[in-house]
Amino acid sequence: MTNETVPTLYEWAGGAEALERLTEAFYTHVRKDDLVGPLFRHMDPDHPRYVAMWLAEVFGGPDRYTKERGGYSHMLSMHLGKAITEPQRRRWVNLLMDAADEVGLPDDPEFRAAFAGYIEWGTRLALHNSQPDAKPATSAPVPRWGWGVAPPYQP
Ligand code: HEM
Repeated sequence: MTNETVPTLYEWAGGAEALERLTEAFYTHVRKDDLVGPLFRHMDPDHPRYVAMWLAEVFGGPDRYTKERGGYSHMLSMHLGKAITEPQRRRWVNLLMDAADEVGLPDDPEFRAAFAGYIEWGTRLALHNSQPDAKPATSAPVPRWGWGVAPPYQP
């Protein structure tokens, strides 16, 4: 298997349409959630779509979040000062994983391990960066996430 034949996580997930289905389902649950819902009380109605664009770019899809939505700096600015707690972070993760099952994202071990790895990393970073005393770098590239040590086995 050569590297050129390994699909991106974006392609494997089902592309932009699959990620939009994921974030629509996810934020439907987030809005109603007692622990994280209040954080999202004033969110933009297009928030699910923007987060889908972000995830698409991270997982190797088109760089639309950077081109159309201000990239990393904008994403960071939306978390600053939110003081996300660990119980809120964990609830966010749990709701996203439930949404992944609900919309039928691929459930093979390789995809879910890579997906969960990014989500664990990203949510811990969001928590850190949202604390009142945080001083994160204000500009950086959008991270690009891959399969890590376990790409799909293609004999
Ligand atoms: C992998 C982890 C995460 C990713 C990829 C992510 C992604 C994003 C993005 C892209 C935005 C900006 C959307 C826009 O362009 O308007 C955003 C905003 C926001 N995020 Fe996150 N986020 C993550 C984790 C979290 C967690 C753990 C929380 C809280 C429990 C959180 C709470 C928020 C809130 C409250 C906003 C602002 C929503 C609004 O008022 O419009 N995020 N996030």
